[in-house]
Amino acid sequence: MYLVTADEMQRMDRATIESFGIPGRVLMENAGRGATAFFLDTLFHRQPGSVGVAAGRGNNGGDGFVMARYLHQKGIPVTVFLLAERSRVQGDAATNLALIDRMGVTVVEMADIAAFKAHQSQMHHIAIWIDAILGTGLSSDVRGYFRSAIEFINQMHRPVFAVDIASGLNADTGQACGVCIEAAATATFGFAKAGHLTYPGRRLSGRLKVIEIGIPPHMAAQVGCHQHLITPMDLKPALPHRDATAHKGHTGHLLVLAGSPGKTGAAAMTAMGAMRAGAGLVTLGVPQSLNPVLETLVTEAMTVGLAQTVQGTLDESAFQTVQGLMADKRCLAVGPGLGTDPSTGRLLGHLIESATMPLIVDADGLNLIAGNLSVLSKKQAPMVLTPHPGEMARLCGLSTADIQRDRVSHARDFARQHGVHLVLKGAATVIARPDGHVFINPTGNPGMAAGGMGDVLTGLIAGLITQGINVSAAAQAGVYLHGAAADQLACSKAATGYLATEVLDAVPAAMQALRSGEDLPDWLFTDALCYPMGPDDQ
Ligand SMILES: NC(=O)C1=CN([C@@H]2O[C@H](COP(=O)(O)OP(=O)(O)OC[C@H]3O[C@@H](n4cnc5c(N)ncnc54)[C@H](O)[C@@H]3O)[C@@H](O)[C@H]2O)[C@H](O)CC1
Ligand SMILES: [K+]
Repeated sequence: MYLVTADEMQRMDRATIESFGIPGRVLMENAGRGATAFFLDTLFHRQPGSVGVAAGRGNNGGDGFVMARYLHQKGIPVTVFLLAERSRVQGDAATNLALIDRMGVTVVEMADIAAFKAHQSQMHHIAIWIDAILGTGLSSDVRGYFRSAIEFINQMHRPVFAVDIASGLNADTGQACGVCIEAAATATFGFAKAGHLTYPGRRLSGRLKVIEIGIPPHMAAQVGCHQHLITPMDLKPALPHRDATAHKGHTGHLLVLAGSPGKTGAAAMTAMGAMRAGAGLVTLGVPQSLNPVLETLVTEAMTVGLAQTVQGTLDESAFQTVQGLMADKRCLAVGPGLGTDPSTGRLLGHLIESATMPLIVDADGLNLIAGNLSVLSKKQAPMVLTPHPGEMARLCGLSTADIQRDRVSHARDFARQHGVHLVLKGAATVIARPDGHVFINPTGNPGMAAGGMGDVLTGLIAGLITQGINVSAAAQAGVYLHGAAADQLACSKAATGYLATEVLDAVPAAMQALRSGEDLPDWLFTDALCYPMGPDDQ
C-alpha cells in the first residue's frame, strides 16, 4: 500500500483536478463526508456531546467546514472556531464557509490570540474536538497563535479527531513541528502519509482511516511515490510455496556464521529463526570451542566448529573451510554474537567479496564493517543489513538521535548509496531497497525491546531467502512476521516479558495467519494492531 509525502499528495490532488476535471470542491466534499462517517463511528458514538471544529484558513479548514455541515444536518450540536480572519479563507474553503453560514452553523471568528483567549470559556464546553487547523500545507514549525491553540486543545484532554493529519505533524517524517495535536483518530484522504506510520506520528495519529475521495489509485505510481506500508495483501503472493512432494533438499540450505564466548544464544536463535521460517536445512558455523555448547542448544540445525582467535571468536583462517561450506548454500547469515575482533572482520570482508548467494549481515557483523564501508562495493550478491538505530548510527557516522529524527531518509540514502537492502529496526521498522523504494512495517510492539529479538529476525529473513523468495520480499515478510508473532504474544500473554525464544515458537502460527488471513482492517489502530480489532471492540 502506497504511503505518500505532502508534496506527492499535493501533486496528485492537482493532477486529479487538472487532468480529470474532478473539481477541488468535489474532493473536499468527499473528504468531509467520509471523515464525518469515520468520526461518528469511531469517536462520537462512544462519547456523544457538543462538537468543536478548530479550523485554519486553508483547505484543511475547508474539510472541517464540510464536516460541520454534515454534523449540523444530523442535529449534532457543532460550533466552528475559525482561527483566522474570515476574509483570509479562500477558494473551496470559502465556498464551504459560506454554506455553513447560510445553514445557521455557529462560526466563531478568532482572528488572533486575544480573540482566542476571549472565547476560551465557550471552548471549555466542547466534549469532542475536530482538528482542521493545519493539514498537508504545514510549511514550518508551529509558533505563536497556532501553537497556543494546539496546546490549549491538548490540555483539555478531550478526544480529538484529526482531519487528514494531526495539526503540527510533519506528513513526511512523522515528527512534530514544535507542537502537535494528540489525536485519538485521524481520517486521511486518498492515501496514508508516511508520517502517519512513522513514530511519533503513529502515536499522535491514533486510529487511522484512509478515505477514498476520488483520486485515481494509479496516480501514486504516476507521480513517482516510492514509500509503502507492508500489508498482508502485498506479502501473500511472495511467500514461499511448498509443493506436496517437497523434501528438505528442495527447501534450501542456509549457512549461519555467528557466536563468540558469552554469545552462544545469538547463534542458536538465528539458526532457529531460519528453521521456524521454514528453511529446509541450517548449518551453523561457530568458533570451535563453542561447538559442544551449540550442539546441545540447537537440535534441528547442524553445527560446524571453525578456526578461532585467542579470544575465541571466528578467525580469518577459517575462510577456506567456510568457502567449502558455502558451496551448496542458498543464503549466508553473518553477525549475531560474532564479536568485533579484527581477524573476524577480515573474515567477513573475504565473505562479502566472495559470496555469490544473498548475504545478510547483522549485529557485530555491522559493527565490523562500520569502519570499512568500501567493502560493500566489492560484493557480488544482494546484501541485507539489519541495523538497530545504534548500529545504523555507527554505519553512518551519526548519532542515534540523528537517525531517529528521519529514519526513512537515512535508510533510503544508505541503501541507494551502497546498493544494499537496509532494514532499520525499531518501532515501525523501515526497509529500504537499493532502488530507493521504502517499506514501513505495521506490526510489532514495545515488548520486543528485549535481547535476542534481532537474532530471531536475522534468522527469519535468512530462512525465507533460503526458500528461494526474493531478497526484498524476504526482508519485508521476515520483519512483518517477527512483529506479528510478537503481537500475538503481547495479546495472549502480556505486553512485556515474553522472550525471543517464545517469538520463535509463535512464528509458524503467524505465518499461517498471514497465508490464510485477511488484509489489514480498512482502518489501522496504528499504535497496536493486535488490540481492539474494530471500531466497536474497545
Ligand atoms: N489530498 C487532497 O487531495 C485533498 C486535500 N484537501 C485538504 O487540503 C489540505 C491541504 O490544504 P492547504 O490549503 O494546502 O493547506 P493547509 O490547510 O494544511 O494549511 C493552510 C495554511 O496554513 C498556513 N501554514 C502552513 N504552515 C504553518 C505554520 N507552521 N504555522 C501557521 N500557519 C501555517 C499555510 O500558509 C496555509 O495557507 C489537506 O491536508 C486536506 O485536509 C482537500 O480538502 C481535498 C483534497
Ligand atoms: K488537521
